[in-house]
Amino acid sequence: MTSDDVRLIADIGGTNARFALLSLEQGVHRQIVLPCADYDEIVVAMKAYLGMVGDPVVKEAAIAIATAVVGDSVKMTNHHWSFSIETLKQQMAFDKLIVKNDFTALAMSIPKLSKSDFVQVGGNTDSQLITPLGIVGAGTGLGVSGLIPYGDIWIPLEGEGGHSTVSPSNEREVDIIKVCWKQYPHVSAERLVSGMGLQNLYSAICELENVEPECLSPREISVLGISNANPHCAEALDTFCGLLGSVAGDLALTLGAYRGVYIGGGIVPQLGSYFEQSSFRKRFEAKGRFQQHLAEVPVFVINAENPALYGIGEAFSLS
Ligand SMILES: Nc1ncnc2c1ncn2[C@@H]1O[C@H](COP(=O)(O)OP(=O)(O)OP(=O)(O)O)[C@@H](O)[C@H]1O
Repeated sequence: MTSDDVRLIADIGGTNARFALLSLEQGVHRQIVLPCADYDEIVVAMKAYLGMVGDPVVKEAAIAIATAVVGDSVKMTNHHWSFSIETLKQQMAFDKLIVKNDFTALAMSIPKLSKSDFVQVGGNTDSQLITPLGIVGAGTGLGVSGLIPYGDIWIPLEGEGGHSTVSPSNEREVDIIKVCWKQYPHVSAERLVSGMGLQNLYSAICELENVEPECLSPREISVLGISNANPHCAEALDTFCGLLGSVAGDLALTLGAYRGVYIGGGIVPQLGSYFEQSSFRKRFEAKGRFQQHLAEVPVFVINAENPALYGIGEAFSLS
């Protein structure tokens, strides 16, 4: 790459397609977020973005996308876009096109961010342990990844942990999951810990309370929950935070991520101090004989804007 070269980078979620340019001189710049729903195909959104930033000559690109990337064919989990990597590369006349899972990219961003990009929620940071880091985040879906230390570098994991089976921690959650089973034979963590998850939780709670649910967006549920203006939204939001705590604690135990678990995605950073006071931390630690152990593990909410763009840029040096 020379100082004049410009690369295209993107973080494509089920709702938002975030684009930017990457160059040696300017780093990540010209960030624009486009609604996926406004474009029929990813190639149209990519061309629209490049048009918005003056159609620079771009020969290399790296895309982080919310799905499993296995082979040439990519199909998003929570949006209708699908494409062949090779065909997209030809359509865009790129010499190189890298495609990675979006939470792998988010994981790669962690070492590039600064302290001020994180808000700590419990645990302590005195530990000198060298352990993996966990990364989990709720947005349109639920993404999960990890960073494994290997000498001086970090190796990011590429998995689909959001689709692991959700586990209830109390009788109310058992009742909620029983309601969800009527709709989904497999209730994954993503079905309850995501934007759609807030809606599923709210509907299930209304059904259990014999109340007709209103048609509310995830944002409306969280706003009504935080202000306590609607008790069913308040319960849905607190259950969401508790279940996210369970998932994050499971991730810490599974990876041995004792140096920290990082929380990304579009929802939690918008909950502010509510999240710190929610059931999240209690449930993160509620792991029976490992409770004391988890009490030490710090959790960090990632507050940086579009952090996965900084991570996907790293893919050029790894490929
Ligand atoms: N304040 C909020 N409270 C609750 N949900 C919200 C809030 N703001 C946005 N959301 C929900 O978050 C989701 C979008 O999150 P995000 O920006 O992480 O999307 P994305 O990157 O497109 O998703 P993903 O990567 O998970 O596919 C939508 O479901 C939206 O309704």
